[in-house]
Amino acid sequence: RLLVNHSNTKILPPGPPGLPFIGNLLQVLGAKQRWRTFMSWTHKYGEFILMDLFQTKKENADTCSIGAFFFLNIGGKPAIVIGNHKVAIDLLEKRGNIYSDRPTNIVAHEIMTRGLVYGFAPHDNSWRRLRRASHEVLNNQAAKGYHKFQNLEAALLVKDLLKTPELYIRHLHRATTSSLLSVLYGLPPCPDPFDPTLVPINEVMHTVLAAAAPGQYLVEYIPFMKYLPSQLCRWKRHAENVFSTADNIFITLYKQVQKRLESGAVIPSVTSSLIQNPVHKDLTMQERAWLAGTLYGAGSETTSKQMLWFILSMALNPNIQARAQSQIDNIVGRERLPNLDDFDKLPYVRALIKELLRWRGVGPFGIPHAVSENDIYEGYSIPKGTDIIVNIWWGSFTSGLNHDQNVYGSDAATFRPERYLSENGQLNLTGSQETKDEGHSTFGFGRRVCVGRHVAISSLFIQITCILWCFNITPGDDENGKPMFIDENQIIDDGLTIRPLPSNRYKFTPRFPEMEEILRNALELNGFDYR
Ligand code: HEM
Repeated sequence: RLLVNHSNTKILPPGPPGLPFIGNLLQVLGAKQRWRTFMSWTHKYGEFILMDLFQTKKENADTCSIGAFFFLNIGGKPAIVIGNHKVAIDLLEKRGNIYSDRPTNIVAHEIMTRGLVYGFAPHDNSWRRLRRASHEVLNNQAAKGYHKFQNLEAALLVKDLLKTPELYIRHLHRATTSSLLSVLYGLPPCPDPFDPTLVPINEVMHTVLAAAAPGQYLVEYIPFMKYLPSQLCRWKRHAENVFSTADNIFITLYKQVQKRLESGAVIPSVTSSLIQNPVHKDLTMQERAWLAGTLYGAGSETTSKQMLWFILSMALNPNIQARAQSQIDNIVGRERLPNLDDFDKLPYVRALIKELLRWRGVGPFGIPHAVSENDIYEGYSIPKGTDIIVNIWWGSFTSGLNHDQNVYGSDAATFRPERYLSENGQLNLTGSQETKDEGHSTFGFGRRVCVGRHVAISSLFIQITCILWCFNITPGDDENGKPMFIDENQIIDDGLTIRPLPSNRYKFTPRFPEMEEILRNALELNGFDYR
């Protein structure tokens, strides 16, 4: 059961049996739903480790909170999968100096983005410069500067949901991406989801994110394939075309901001700050343009898919929905739209957002890390270059950090925002010991933790609060006119991110008649024609 690395006689962690030479390659490439396969392996092989380390009996293994990681040999490329808070914190936080690398990613990093997306980059000086610059423009204080864009987009979102609720997926995606374009480039909202600015950038980003998931391309495991001429490889030609398209889009958007600034315009946005603030002077023009593009790519699909899980969670939990609405009614009332100044006064909504990110976080693995030096952990050898994949969530098993019963209790699989509230209704961080201040692991770990989380939380907060202020969300009707069955376990795997079934339908019923008038006034005040 244990694989032995003969070069230094250290024992590698156990894992699923594979074939000679190629190890688990076919299992990983062949897995229809990779994340499900990893999750079930975590459950199975995590137990073995617990038993090895602590001589626990199998029946006690699930209740033991230490252990839970296993080894994969993916065509000669080592990987470990972690399914436990202690191991994740021990390695990714406490040993962050060597566990903050990224796996080599030939298609997404080297060819599609030519090393310019620092989210895929190794833990080196170039990453440090770009990460520092991102922190400068996205930290908690800077994020407050973008609230007015986010407030306005949330108002446009509820207007769209009121007019054409059946297009809710399109509306959520449009609102999130358009608000990010405002934050990044100071652009006005794009009310049309098929706007020529939105469509190509979204297509490019979707392709890059899908390519970055573990097990997407054979070349990642047989690296010499990258030297094959493009004429012979469709995948390589495709990846090169993605780079040209992305480079063109990001540089054009960047230059547009530069031109407007030169003509004297004042544009509060990330790109303006990258151009004007002298702290960014060490970055080249292409690095700045791709930095803004990276933030768009990292923030758009994640936030909009998280909103899809929000809609599902409300349709399945009417009591929780009513409790959140009652707090919003008490604080906001029914004479104005909610805005981001209400954030501190709505602890129930904030707890609901934490629970949403915990219960159905959009990234079941986050983004894999890699270890940059040989290491030994709990007696097992972890060779330099090993990919580190964290099983952040899977509901049916006790493994998976966000559903760990040792941290969240026996109802870890249930959607219950109250777990983040104290008895007097104030925010109380369940699991904060294990997950630092967030109370869940959905924003990742250590030095690589999501740099856009403040912008993401404001965006989720204002969209969620406005939707709950305006509507009651219930399941839509099935073919027989009965409320349709919404299955929380039916999931579309898009690579690094997951979303609910697009066939789910919902009803968005306005909660009070004056709502439309208030919405109209708010939008007209901001210069929007309310139609
Ligand atoms: C619900 C929304 C979001 C979720 C769940 C999310 C989650 C994550 C996760 C799991 C990581 C990897 C952390 C790790 O490696 O341990 C990450 C990285 C990153 N995120 Fe987010 N994110 C979200 C929104 C955003 C937004 C809005 C932005 C930008 C405005 C953003 C920018 C980034 C960047 C640039 C990285 C790469 C950081 C690095 O490698 O150093 N994210 N995010």
